[in-house]
Amino acid sequence: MAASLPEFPTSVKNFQRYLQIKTVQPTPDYATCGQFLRDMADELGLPHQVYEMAPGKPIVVMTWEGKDPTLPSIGLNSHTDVVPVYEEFWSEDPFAANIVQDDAGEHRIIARGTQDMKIVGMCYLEAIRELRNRGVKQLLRTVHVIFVPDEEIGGADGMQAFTQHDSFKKLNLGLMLDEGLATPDNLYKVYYGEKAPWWARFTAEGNTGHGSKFIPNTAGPKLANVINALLQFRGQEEKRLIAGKDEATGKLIREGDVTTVNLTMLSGGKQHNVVPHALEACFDIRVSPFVDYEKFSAWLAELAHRNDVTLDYELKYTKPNVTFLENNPWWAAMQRVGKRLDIPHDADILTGATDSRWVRCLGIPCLGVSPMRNHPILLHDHDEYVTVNCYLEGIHYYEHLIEELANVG
Ligand SMILES: CSCC[C@H](NC=O)C(=O)O
Ligand SMILES: [Zn+2]
Ligand SMILES: [Zn+2]
Repeated sequence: MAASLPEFPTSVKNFQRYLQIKTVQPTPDYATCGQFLRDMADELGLPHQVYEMAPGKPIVVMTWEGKDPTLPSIGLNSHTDVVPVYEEFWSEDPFAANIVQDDAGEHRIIARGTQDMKIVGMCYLEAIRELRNRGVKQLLRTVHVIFVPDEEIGGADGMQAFTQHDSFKKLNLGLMLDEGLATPDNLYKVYYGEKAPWWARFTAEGNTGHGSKFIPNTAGPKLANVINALLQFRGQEEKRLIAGKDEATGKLIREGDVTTVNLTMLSGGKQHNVVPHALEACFDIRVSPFVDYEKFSAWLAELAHRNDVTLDYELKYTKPNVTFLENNPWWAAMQRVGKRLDIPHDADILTGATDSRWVRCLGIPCLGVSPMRNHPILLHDHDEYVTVNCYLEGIHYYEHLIEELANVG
């Protein structure tokens, strides 16, 4: 028989309620989510605004005004949507937010969106509640808690559109916090930049004919050359990362220094014995922000050209997406909090793309952190979970971090 569970604090119940709202792509329930967030704002006594860049896709902004509202504000951003599930591979209903005790005695909250990234959104709010309960009436800078839709599908109707809107400019953000990743290590990862997503499609065309013949100039060998070259490049980059050091210069190589390449889709052909007119290969390429984008783009174009293959991009991000940490007062404030709470902070580049890119390209600093240490990385995976203790630590962390950041003079 399962051991009976203890009574959890209201903050945990609020997290469960948020997780139970099916904001799952491709048909997220944003109406229920918007209502839930508005209710939370009312409960916390935070004035709030709801913006819609597209009908039925609410952006909720809650505002805690600072003593000096003319100073650039602190944005606490999170997305409300979550990715789809393969329900048959889950040990619990992914939208029940059940709590299950593991072998180490930890209570796991299992649900889609626990790590990515409803934990972060709820921690922001519960941290503000704690600060207020502690008698903190106002911080120096204004704090905006921002909840956006559609991050998981690129943010076109969410953060991307919002950044073009006057109400975004009026937030006057000096810093925006956004998501990071869990880590199995005993530290928090802080992401100061991201790789650039390039979704490349190579299409080869050639002669057709009977599948039993040696037909010259067919699509297959052309596309195979391109695939081989890219997979070879992939291997080299992987090797550099594993070695951890540049052979020539001795410089350390970290995740952010390498470019990843994955063959993600292959298509074409009609029948086994008909040589196809066209074949197509799609790659998800994540370009290191320290790479010369023009040079790399030229290399890909030349690779395609040399093999008589056409190249087009479903997505090709080339804008700046790094927040430099040298002499960065926000990063210094985060590190102070890390020291105080005895949680090491490790700066890195994120492999995935978040809504931060729409904000960094405006010149606004963004730092990504998700307060999950000693946890496997389960975003977009089956049985995504965080422990109750991790969530409670996250609240405590933001309680300190929000105060520290919003009081930066
Ligand atoms: C570039 S739009 C897709 C964004 C997505 N973000 C999280 O997984 C990603 O694939 O990185
Ligand atoms: Zn996310
Ligand atoms: Zn995601």
